[in-house]
Amino acid sequence: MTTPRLRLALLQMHVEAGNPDENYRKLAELLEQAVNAPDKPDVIVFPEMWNTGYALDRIEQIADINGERTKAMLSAFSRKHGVQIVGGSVAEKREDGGVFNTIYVFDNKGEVQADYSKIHLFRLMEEEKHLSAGNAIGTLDVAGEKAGMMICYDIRFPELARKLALSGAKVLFVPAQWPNPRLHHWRTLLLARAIENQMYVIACNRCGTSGETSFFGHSLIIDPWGEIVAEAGETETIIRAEIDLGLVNEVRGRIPVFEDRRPTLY
Ligand SMILES: NC(=O)CCC(=O)C(=O)O
Repeated sequence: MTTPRLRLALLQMHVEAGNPDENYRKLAELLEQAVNAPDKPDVIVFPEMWNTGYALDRIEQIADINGERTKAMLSAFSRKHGVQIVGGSVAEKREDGGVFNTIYVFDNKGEVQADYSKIHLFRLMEEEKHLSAGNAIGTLDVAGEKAGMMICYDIRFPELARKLALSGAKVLFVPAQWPNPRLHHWRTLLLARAIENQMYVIACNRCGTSGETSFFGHSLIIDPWGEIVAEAGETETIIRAEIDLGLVNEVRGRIPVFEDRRPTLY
């Protein structure tokens, strides 16, 4: 029996803090490169807050109002090229109040299939002073299987990944703007989420520098056994891989963690 395979492209990009026009231009350029390749992807993933970066002191002015600009651009692209998009995250200003750090997912016909707003705000980067937290977990469908979403700091909360896995997710998408000097945390936490939940982890970080803060890239595709399928370096790049979703059940069968859990004791 054949199992669903998925070709992925992760756009590890530099983000110009406070310059949405430049970031939409750059993303459009990278999207064209992603699809104009022999191994055209089924799913494309971007980093966190790629439209504005962490220009939080001006976020109210520059965030995308109700995500309209982002949705118009990504919906047209996914429809034209027949690709699914896990649209990183964008700063989204809601007309009814608040700026959220939101992922929009587009199916390969240009429809918004799902969204998720970051639920854990990262105090070290003062998110809690400028952003509102989402209040719901986020799932989507990829190639007929369930997947979950987490944004950057969310990966420090294993309960969330476990909840998504228990709800049936076999893949976890993680857009991020994870800076130096915490490369060790980034790689270790992503590997742990993949191994403990026996799921694919698809993590797209930004690269480059904004003010004093530098971002190391190292976007990762990790399989459910914890093997690294692809890892970027520190510069702007597109990483690609084809994954076999059937491996999730195989690994879960080999070490039946989900059957061996003792949730009545912890
Ligand atoms: N943008 C973020 O959520 C950064 C999270 C981070 O750097 C961390 O160490 O956690």
